[in-house]
Amino acid sequence: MEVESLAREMETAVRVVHLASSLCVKVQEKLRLPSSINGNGNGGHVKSKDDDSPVTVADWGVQAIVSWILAEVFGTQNLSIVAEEDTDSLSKAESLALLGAVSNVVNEALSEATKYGLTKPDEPLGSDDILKAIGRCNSTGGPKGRHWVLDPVDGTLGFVRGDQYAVALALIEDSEVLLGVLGCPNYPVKKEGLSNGCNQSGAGSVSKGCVMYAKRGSGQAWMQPLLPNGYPESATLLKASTVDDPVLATVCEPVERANSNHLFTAGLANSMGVRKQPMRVYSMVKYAAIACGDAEVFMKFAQSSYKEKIWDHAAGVVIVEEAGGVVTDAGGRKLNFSKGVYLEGLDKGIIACSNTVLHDKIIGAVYASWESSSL
Ligand SMILES: Nc1ncnc2c1ncn2[C@@H]1O[C@H](COP(=O)(O)OS(=O)(=O)O)[C@@H](OP(=O)(O)O)[C@H]1O
Ligand SMILES: [Mg+2]
Ligand SMILES: [Mg+2]
Ligand SMILES: [Mg+2]
Repeated sequence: MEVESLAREMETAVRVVHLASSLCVKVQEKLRLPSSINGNGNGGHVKSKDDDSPVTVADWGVQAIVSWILAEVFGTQNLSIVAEEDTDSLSKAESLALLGAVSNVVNEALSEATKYGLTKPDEPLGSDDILKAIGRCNSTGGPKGRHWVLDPVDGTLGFVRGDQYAVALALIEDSEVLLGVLGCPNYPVKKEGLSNGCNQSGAGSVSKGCVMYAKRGSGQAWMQPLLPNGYPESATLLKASTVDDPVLATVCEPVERANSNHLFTAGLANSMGVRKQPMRVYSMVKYAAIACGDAEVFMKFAQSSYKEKIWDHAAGVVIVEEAGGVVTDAGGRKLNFSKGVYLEGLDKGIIACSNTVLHDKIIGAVYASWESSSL
């Protein structure tokens, strides 16, 4: 499928994800300071949402800057942003300190916007501007038109624990994910990968942090290094692994048992002869690992009562597919991004593979394993 240029959209999305990733790096450093244990020292601020999942200053901060930049570049008329966070707890009277902390990180990040080729505000944003920017991302998407989809911090648990997380931004048009950008600030990238493609093996040194991106139909997915202070000059092409023998495959899955059925995936892997231990890693970094050839399979089987959200998958799906991989549900069907906030009609779980041969083998094995695991 050929997609219209979308050059401005892609450039804006990649640049704002770099900027957002730099915000996250700073907040995560603060969170790791000893005075931040319990989450409230040094502006780290970790809160619990109604479902007990964590949300931090970085989640709100990233949502605010992405929303503000998209509105600056594309205007607010017809701007639809579907994103994870809302302003409910931030706008409460008792949340003044929290809102102040969000405001600080947002304005600190936006003051650096020109280093990323983005416009910065004439004056620091006030609390109302920030609440407005976060609150604007309340679209529920749908089958028609253009929708930006944002997970400001995916894998917030990993983020809080000083581990892997991702900033994920995608553009959906008429139900199709056209662009995907993933900021992975803690992802280890082989140095030789930065000049020759990150799926090359060898004993080279490792640097930390990258931004990956892809445009639907281009047949290309790209990676840039995350620099501490600005936008990089170069990008390298990503290629998913060609390994199609499960015996040699690396399988990734969520860290938390509550988020995916580890017992089921272990049984499935065993039945297929997978030998390596599963790579358990937080966030959409699992899609990133497949896109750059560090892993071959990502499987997630959430509880049947859980409904997957589009912002947890959109960016990762297009990047994996353009790098040569395949992403479907367990029935082999494409994920459906047309039904609003949720991936409706998902059969059992999500299976992302680095190539079609391996994908076919896994899909073939899922049903047999599912039947026997339910006996
Ligand atoms: N019960 C349940 N089942 C399945 N999935 C859930 C569940 N609850 C939350 N979530 C979503 O999982 C997102 C984190 O996924 P991960 O793959 O990073 O999971 S894990 O933390 O490694 O276990 C996480 O994304 P973030 O909230 O952006 O971190 C959630 O959207
Ligand atoms: Mg998420
Ligand atoms: Mg999130
Ligand atoms: Mg969350």
